[in-house]
Amino acid sequence: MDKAQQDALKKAAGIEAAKLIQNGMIAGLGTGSTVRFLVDELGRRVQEEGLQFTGVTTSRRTQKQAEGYGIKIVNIDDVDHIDITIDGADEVDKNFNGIKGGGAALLWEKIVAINSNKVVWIVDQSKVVDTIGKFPLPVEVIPFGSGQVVRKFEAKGYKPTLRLDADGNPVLTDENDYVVDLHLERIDHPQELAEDLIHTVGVVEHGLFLNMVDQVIVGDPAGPRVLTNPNK
Ligand SMILES: O=C(CO)[C@H](O)[C@H](O)COP(=O)(O)O
Repeated sequence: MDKAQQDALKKAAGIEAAKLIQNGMIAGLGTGSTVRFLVDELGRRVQEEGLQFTGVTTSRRTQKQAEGYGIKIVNIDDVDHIDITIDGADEVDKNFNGIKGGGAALLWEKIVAINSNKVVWIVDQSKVVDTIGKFPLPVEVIPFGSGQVVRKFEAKGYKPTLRLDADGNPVLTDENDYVVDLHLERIDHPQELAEDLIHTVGVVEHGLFLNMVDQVIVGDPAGPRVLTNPNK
């Protein structure tokens, strides 16, 4: 599948998911190229159909895009609930365990997700996998002592790399943290790995989102299809 085909599937999933947002809702808006299509469609509905909803964004990038369409964005601490959050993902398996953070927004994404009544992911079909881990697992770490964290990960065989931008500088999250990507190839015991990572001093959050999603809308050449998590 080339990039144009993949983008078409992402766009179809984004447009399908936009139908879930109704007048008066408080909606979490994720981050990434798939979510961009979602926000474009929501922006169109706001401008052409008069849709009115309030958004809580998972990154400054998404906030900027949404506000550009006139979508009202508020701080997460200024709402008492979030009806639904729609976000992208890097991989998801049949147990609805996923990897997120390819766009370095995993921390805010997880905070918004756990405070949402319903979580929906939008992905193209290539992201539905048997076993997660082929996609490098992002881990957000505090810059101070991050080299020591990387060494600890190396010693455990996690094959870490510090994520760098095009100029060779560390990528910074919206919280000014670093991202370390773990090149694990496959994750057979995600729960154990999650426990290990979150108990490593210096780690703020990791990109394992385990059984946190209610529905996945998969962009498929035959049309978007919905996977529903039976365990939520
Ligand atoms: O987790 C994310 C950002 O931190 C994204 O949702 C994930 O990386 C998917 O991105 P894309 O839609 O561009 O493929």
